Amino acid sequence: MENAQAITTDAALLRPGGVSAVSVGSLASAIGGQLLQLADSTDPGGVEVTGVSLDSRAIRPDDLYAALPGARFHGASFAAAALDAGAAAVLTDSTGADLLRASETPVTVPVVVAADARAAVGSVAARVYASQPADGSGLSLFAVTGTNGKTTTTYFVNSILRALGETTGLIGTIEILAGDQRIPSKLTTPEAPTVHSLLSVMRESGMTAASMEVSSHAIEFHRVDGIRYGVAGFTNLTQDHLDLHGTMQAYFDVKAQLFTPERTERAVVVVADDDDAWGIAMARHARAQLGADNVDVFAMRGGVVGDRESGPERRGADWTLHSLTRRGIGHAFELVHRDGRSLRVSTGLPGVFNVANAALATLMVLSSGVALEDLQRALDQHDPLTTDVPGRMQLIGTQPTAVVDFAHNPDALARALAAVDPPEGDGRVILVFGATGERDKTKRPLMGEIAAREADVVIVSDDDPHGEDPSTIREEVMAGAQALIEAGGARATEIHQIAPRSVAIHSAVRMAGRNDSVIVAGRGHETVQEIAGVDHPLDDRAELRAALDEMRHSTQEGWGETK
Ligand SMILES: CC(=O)N[C@H]1[C@@H](OP(=O)(O)OP(=O)(O)OC[C@H]2O[C@@H](n3ccc(=O)[nH]c3=O)[C@H](O)[C@@H]2O)O[C@H](CO)[C@@H](O)[C@@H]1O[C@H](C)C(=O)N[C@@H](C)C(=O)N[C@H](CCC(=O)O)C(=O)O
Ligand SMILES: Nc1ncnc2c1ncn2[C@@H]1O[C@H](COP(=O)(O)OP(=O)(O)OP(=O)(O)O)[C@@H](O)[C@H]1O
Repeated sequence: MENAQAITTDAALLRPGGVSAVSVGSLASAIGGQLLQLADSTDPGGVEVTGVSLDSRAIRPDDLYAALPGARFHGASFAAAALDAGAAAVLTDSTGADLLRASETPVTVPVVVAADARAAVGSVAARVYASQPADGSGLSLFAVTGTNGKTTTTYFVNSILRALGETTGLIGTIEILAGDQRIPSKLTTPEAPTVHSLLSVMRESGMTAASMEVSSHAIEFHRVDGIRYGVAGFTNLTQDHLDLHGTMQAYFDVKAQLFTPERTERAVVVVADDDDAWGIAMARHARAQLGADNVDVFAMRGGVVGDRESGPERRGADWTLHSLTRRGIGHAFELVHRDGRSLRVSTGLPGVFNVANAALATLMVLSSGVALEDLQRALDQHDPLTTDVPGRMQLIGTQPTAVVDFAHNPDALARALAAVDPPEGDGRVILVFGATGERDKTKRPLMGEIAAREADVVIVSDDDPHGEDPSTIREEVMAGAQALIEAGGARATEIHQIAPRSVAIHSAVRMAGRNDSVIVAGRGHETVQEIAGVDHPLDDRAELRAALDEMRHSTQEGWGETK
């Protein structure tokens, strides 16, 4: 996105300028915490802070250091480093307080002890950074959650808002745009102190609206506590992150917390079809929590969200999809409300799932209070839903169609493969993908099975193996593919195991004919591959482009045309 330059590479270091100091005493009473002074001092409650961080390495002078329990360490073990860096106070839990008492370095600053310190950080950061002032001068805030489609939908919302003349910020998996800063992301949703400080930086720099992705990790780990969104959107729920949540119901329950009055004023929920149990459940939940008039339910097909006769909270879909047609590699369509209002929309991104993402973004902006006529004019004049989303169904070349996509779970992979399938008899689908190490292992055979069912040529390669043996991961993916072949349900006629990934990409291109589609899935915009703790440079888009260039030079005219 234009006009933004990176000055820092760490969003946690970006702070608003005009912060008013807040006393530790007022913070302690706001969160019902106990104020301790472990070493001598006269007025611990009167000590003031001007920032918050839960990482000792990002502490600035006069920050409050939130020393939280983690999976590996207790943050209290880093209190001495935080104090060295200038922390003026510490927020922790009772375990942390014990660690501080036992610490060799005396803790000379006030300590606030909260029963659940992580849950207190959001509201503390909201107060310190005044991220959503009570006078309503804050940003118009949009949140997108769901298993797949968050990044794409936030880019779409951002693009529509810009077409409407808003100055916008963005927080998500790929990058953070705040003021004149463009910062590569480390997490889909940053930690609470960073989120609140970013919102204030955006407001200070004159931004009027921001869209952000909210992952289930973010809700579970209280990263968006203390924020109330104007509009929250739900894309879908399919298998992912079961390593964290355990069951799909638990995963749903975490996402559902976003659709409550504490966290959002209004909501838009996508329901794929009448069998989309999670979408229907989220629509009902949002209507029950926020009131049916504050929720727009969009049904891609069908529209049985509830029984129309049994009261407004259980009525059918509010918006339905009409006149869906292909437009280039994307689609044009109409969104029609029960009351007859309608919007003409089109997107240049391939895949029917991008119709859902485009519809969700459009309805989220409408739900924020923009007049329908103004929205229609912006859609018609600026074509905002044809924006590039880095590594999301990104078209790298034509003849063969060459696409890089971020699909890294079963549902996304199936949909991405369907989106690049050439018309019957016209060409083959050649897939390069792998599975991530140290994450939800149950996905591996499932993704292998989907690959063998939906692609003609399957090349199993590496994703980010992290600390796992890459060949073991590949074998687990291959096992799913082989099982389907043995069961007789496979479309694939060739299955290869090729590593490293760059070689797999070049091999895929060499196998392709002019009318085939090559899709490299799973890593999207990523530019490094982590193997055993070492980051190796690897950009699927650059590799695919290079492979196409190589083939173009050695074959006939028109082959390997890149975008
Ligand atoms: C599972 C998870 O989310 N873990 C997060 C958690 O780590 P942790 O509990 O293991 O922390 P720890 O390493 O034990 O350290 C404990 C505390 O000491 C602090 N510390 C640690 C070292 C030090 O020198 N100084 C210091 O202050 C840490 O900041 C932390 O607060 O707290 C850390 C600090 O806030 C996060 O960076 C870390 O996210 C890790 C990096 C992560 O990869 N998270 C992923 C799984 C995640 O959140 N993903 C979702 C999206 C998923 C998706 O949709 O695909 C996301 O929103 O990005
Ligand atoms: N609405 C959708 N339904 C199913 N699959 C989708 C949808 N939108 C995108 N996808 C697929 O999921 C991949 C990831 O898309 P996107 O980055 O927009 O989602 P995300 O929710 O931000 O994912 P992540 O949290 O993993 O970053 C895409 O590359 C595409 O293959």
